Amino acid sequence: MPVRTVAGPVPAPEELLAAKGATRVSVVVPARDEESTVGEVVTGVRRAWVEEVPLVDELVVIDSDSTDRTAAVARAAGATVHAAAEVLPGLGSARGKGEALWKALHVTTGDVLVFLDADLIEWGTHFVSGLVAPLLADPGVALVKAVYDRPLLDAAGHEAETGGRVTELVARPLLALHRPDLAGLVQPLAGEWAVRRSAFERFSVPVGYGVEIAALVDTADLLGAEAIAQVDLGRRTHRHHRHDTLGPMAVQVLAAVEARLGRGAPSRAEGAVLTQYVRAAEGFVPRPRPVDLTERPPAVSVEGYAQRTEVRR
Ligand SMILES: O=c1ccn([C@@H]2O[C@H](COP(=O)(O)OP(=O)(O)O[C@H]3O[C@H](CO)[C@@H](O)[C@H](O)[C@H]3O)[C@@H](O)[C@H]2O)c(=O)[nH]1
Ligand SMILES: O=C(O)[C@H](O)COP(=O)(O)O
Repeated sequence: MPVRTVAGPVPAPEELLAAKGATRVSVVVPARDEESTVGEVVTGVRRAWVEEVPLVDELVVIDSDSTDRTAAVARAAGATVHAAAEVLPGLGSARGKGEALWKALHVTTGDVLVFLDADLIEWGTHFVSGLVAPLLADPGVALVKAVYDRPLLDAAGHEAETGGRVTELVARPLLALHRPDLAGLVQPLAGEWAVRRSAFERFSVPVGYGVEIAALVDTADLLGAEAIAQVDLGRRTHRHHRHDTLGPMAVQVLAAVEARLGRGAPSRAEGAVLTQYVRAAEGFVPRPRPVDLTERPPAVSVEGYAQRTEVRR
């Protein structure tokens, strides 16, 4: 069965709360150097879904090695803030978005985790309710992805063209070649998604930007593509990377899928080097960038996870 597309409006608050019952919902915002936008994301979610309607039980920012005031801004806006590097320090720390999401599993209590990027510019608080609703309504759904228009903005903030460069040039072609069961996903790399803890805690998690595509493939492998739903949330804009900084992201997305094609085979080296070139007086100069391809083991396999989770719930 294919990925499901959820149609129709987001249910009304009272309907959502009735469906929620005792289900705990955690919103998790991974953030690296996002002091200019993280405050509005946290404030919007807190007002709409903690204060006005008690849909969200905890609102957590995972500070991913920021060197700016991200943590202070997020705390002032009402989030509980954890530094990724300080969660289970005995396990060491890696840099990356996947690391932040994996660490979130160890410091949150939700049965359902909702992930929102911290660099959102145009978005709405309906992102949270829209992502949670299919999970509350149907026990057969394990993961919900956001779908939206995502214009590529130029430096002046004007719409240049449709965004999602890694999506169009890497993720979608990869799915077409290797996972046609997931080709129905409109935004496979969307950073806004929700997942049941009972699924995510069983997945191996790439520490970098491979986390989204890995979670999709792992959910489909564990439960079938029909356990994945997507919901149309309208429009979203965010801060764009330069082309050259998207290169390492592309490597991580490719490597995450590659690792899952060869399940059971020995995993590839833990890292790769992406060499890019800049022109200088002496000609083209190589700029090698190390790319971390390591994966965290399933959270359930980490000593103490079950007890910690039990105590928390
Ligand atoms: O080391 C990092 C890097 C990023 N982030 C945060 O993760 C979110 C997304 O990062 P960003 O660099 O803005 O990614 P995008 O260019 O937006 O990449 C898209 O595609 C990626 C690959 O699938 C997804 O991880 C992203 O969520 C998705 O928005 C933001 O809140 C970042 O602050 C971290 O927490 N730690
Ligand atoms: O999802 C993607 O493809 C990357 O985040 C890049 O997005 P952008 O091209 O809209 O900046």
